[in-house]
Amino acid sequence: MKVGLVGWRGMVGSVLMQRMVEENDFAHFEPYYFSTSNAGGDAPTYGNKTAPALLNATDISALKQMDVIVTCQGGDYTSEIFPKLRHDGWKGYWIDAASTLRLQDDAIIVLDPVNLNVIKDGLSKGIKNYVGGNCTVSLMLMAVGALYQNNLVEWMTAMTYQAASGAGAQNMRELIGGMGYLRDGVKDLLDNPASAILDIDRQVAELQRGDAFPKANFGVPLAGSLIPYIDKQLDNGQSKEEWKGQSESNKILGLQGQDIIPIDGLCVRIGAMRCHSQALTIKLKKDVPMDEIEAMIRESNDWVKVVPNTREASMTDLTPVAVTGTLSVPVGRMRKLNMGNQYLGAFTVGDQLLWGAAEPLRRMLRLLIEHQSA
Ligand SMILES: NC(=O)C1=CN([C@@H]2O[C@H](COP(=O)(O)OP(=O)(O)OC[C@H]3O[C@@H](n4cnc5c(N)ncnc54)[C@H](OP(=O)(O)O)[C@@H]3O)[C@@H](O)[C@H]2O)C=CC1
Ligand SMILES: N[C@@H](CC(=O)OP(=O)(O)O)C(=O)O
Repeated sequence: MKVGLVGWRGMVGSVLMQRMVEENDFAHFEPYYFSTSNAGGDAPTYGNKTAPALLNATDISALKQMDVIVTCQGGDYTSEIFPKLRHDGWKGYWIDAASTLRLQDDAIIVLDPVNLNVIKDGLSKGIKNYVGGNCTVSLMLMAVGALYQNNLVEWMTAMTYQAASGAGAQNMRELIGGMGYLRDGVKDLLDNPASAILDIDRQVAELQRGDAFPKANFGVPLAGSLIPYIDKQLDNGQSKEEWKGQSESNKILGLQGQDIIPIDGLCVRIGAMRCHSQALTIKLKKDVPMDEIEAMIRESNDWVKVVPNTREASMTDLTPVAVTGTLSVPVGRMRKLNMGNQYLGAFTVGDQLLWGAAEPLRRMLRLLIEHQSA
């Protein structure tokens, strides 16, 4: 099977390559690497597999030779190339990280620990487009998807604490740059134990409000602050990130029309590196005991981890620092809320470059390879 890889050197693509090496995926297909900037250059060697020189990622005739194209190049690339390829009669499989095609009728949002049935159904019906979900949506469903699968959710709110990585590599750099800029700006006062904390605080605020603060990518300071808006503004008052919560979750779960479960909340950018966190309020359809809820979640997939609702466990196991770079999706702070026994509170954390982006694509490619060889 010829697999064309586009966007492999970007942030999401690099994480995807790393995971594919770790899982020995390259043993199962022939890789062809595409580039938008360096066609003809040397291809990388992942999984001990050599590949021909880099192909031009906008060359439709070269792309058409592929059985599968996996792209992490971004939405603009998908919008430009995908329609041309299909228009030219290409019948291969398109696996994509970008949001562009997610809600199209001929595309499936992939998150196989939650919707393997939907994916398998799509493969048997001849669906050719498979798209990774929005990171907060995928991470939320990895954590509490069991409650949806058991038809227990009447509605849910997700209040998010999203990492800089979701905005891109330059934004991660800018966050650290901002932290350093603040620290450097008050170094003398910090080094002096006798200095007044309110002097430090005033100086930090002046630095954050000053023109020299590094904010070219976020537009406003993130270090020592937060940004309560992610993605585009929609006419209904939601941000596009907030809109994805309901639309993508329901599509992943295969729910339509009357069955759609209301999901909404506020999406907020915070100064974490690559882990998104979410505080969930779930209205259950009935009063389910906590031990049953925990068991259901624990057994739902191999990566979710139920963290006891204690101060110590929450502080050590339920943070971006604990989770970053791992496939673990802890969910904790679970308890019934004051509003009543049908109201469940929970907090979950996940690496938005792994389960939030690269991992569902990697696993989709493996499912496709299995499907083709069956
Ligand atoms: N960031 C995220 O959290 C998520 C992103 N996505 C999707 O994935 C897409 C890609 O995101 P992301 O990986 O963050 O994008 P990047 O900006 O890291 O990479 C995209 C492309 O930029 C080019 N590029 C230019 N300069 C560099 C450089 N210095 N280092 C690496 N690549 C460079 C590469 O293309 P080339 O090699 O052809 O020059 C690369 O494939 C997004 O647009 C989005 O659609 C999906 C889920 C989460
Ligand atoms: N919007 C996400 C990252 C992302 O790329 O999402 P999507 O794949 O839905 O465009 C964030 O900013 O954290």
